[in-house]
Amino acid sequence: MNQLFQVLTSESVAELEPEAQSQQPSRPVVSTEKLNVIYPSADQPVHALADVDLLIRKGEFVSLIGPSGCGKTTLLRVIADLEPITSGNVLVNDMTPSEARQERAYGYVFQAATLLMWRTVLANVMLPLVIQQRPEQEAQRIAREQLAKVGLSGFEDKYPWQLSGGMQQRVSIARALGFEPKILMMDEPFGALDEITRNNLNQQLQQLWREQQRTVVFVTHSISEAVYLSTKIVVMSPRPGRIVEVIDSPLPRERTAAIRDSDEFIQLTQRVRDALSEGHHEH
Ligand SMILES: Nc1ncnc2c1ncn2[C@@H]1O[C@H](COP(=O)(O)OP(=O)(O)OP(=O)(O)O)[C@@H](O)[C@H]1O
Repeated sequence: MNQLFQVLTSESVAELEPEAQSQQPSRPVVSTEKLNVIYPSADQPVHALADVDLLIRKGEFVSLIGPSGCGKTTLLRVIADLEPITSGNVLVNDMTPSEARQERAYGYVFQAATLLMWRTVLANVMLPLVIQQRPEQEAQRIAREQLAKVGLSGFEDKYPWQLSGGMQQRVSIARALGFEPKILMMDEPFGALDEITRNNLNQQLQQLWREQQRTVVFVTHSISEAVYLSTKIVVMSPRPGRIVEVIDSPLPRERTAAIRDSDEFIQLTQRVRDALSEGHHEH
């Protein structure tokens, strides 16, 4: 829980710059070089990540996809300074992950909505702001604004247990966005939800991302979710997790529901599927 609080309170209050209008590629937010993570273990050490080189630029929506146990969560945790590395380099906004955490760079949304059941929805969203010692009124205003953005106005006084799983995840997203984090880390946030709810939330998240131009790192098992949401899809191999392919999406920034039926979408889905099976075969 402590770690979670640290993450929740380490989100940035910095204003986001408006999107650069130039054709220049935006600046790197995350870069890793020959990153290795080996978990010590009583019998055999677990080589979770092997020589991972990754570049994430400002405003990108990056999905990490790969088979179970390939190190997606480990990579997310390394970037967020929740996991030490064994060798290699990681930079976040030209800082170490630890320095970036002190600068409140991260917001985190987990698979299970980590809400406090005895606090109202509003109090849950306010909590990290209160811990950050923002004045009560300001915290309340921000929390209400964020809840409105995820379509939950009117639910402020409910308790999490009175909401559906999808609504709880929207509260988690509102809480993570309250600090305007520079990077939003999402670890299978919709993995436990039914497909219809998941598609709905994907659409809302896509719209939110377009409006806010935030950098998102998103872990998923779902090819269609990755294709629908991402500007960049990072395909990983079975353990030890390596990057098999980085696919820059040719889809437009605005993704309508109908885009799922387009030829481009179907071709991209196939390309991700091929890269995943290539990772398996190489193994
Ligand atoms: N704290 C730990 N100690 C030892 N081994 C670990 C630890 N955390 C993860 N692992 C192992 O490292 C590997 C990568 O785990 P990780 O959770 O990053 O994979 P993942 O791709 O996110 O998996 P999933 O898709 O199933 O959530 C797995 O084999 C896992 O068992």
